[in-house]
Amino acid sequence: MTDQIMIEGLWIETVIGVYDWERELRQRLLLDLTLTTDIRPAAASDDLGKTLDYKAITDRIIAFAEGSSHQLVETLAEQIAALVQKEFGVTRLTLKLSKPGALPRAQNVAVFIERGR
Ligand SMILES: Nc1nc2c(c(=O)[nH]1)N=C([C@H](O)[C@@H](O)CO)CN2
Repeated sequence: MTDQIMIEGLWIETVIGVYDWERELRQRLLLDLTLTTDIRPAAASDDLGKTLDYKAITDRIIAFAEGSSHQLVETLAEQIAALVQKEFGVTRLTLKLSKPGALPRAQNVAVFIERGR
């Protein structure tokens, strides 16, 4: 199966970081998510109930991530991936979580993970 639904550049504002000053503010993260799924049943029926609802998934990720308070981007990335797999029945996904403000001399830092079969 090679069909994918993508959510790109989703911004999240949350407490994230290892340093004391980072625990006292919210920083912007950017999320890119690729969900492998068969889109044919939805395409044939024009029925949202037969596909992954990217709005529902996005709302859930925002609620979870903006209520979280982790030190490492690795931890948040892994937890978002697990949540999407468990709650939305996604078997395979890739996830890139960027922290653009992390390094003064770099445009971006990110973790990229691939989960599932
Ligand atoms: N592999 C990681 N390295 C670092 C992280 C991280 O989440 N994963 N975080 C920090 C700090 O919080 C940094 O973002 C502050 O600029 C340092 N290294």
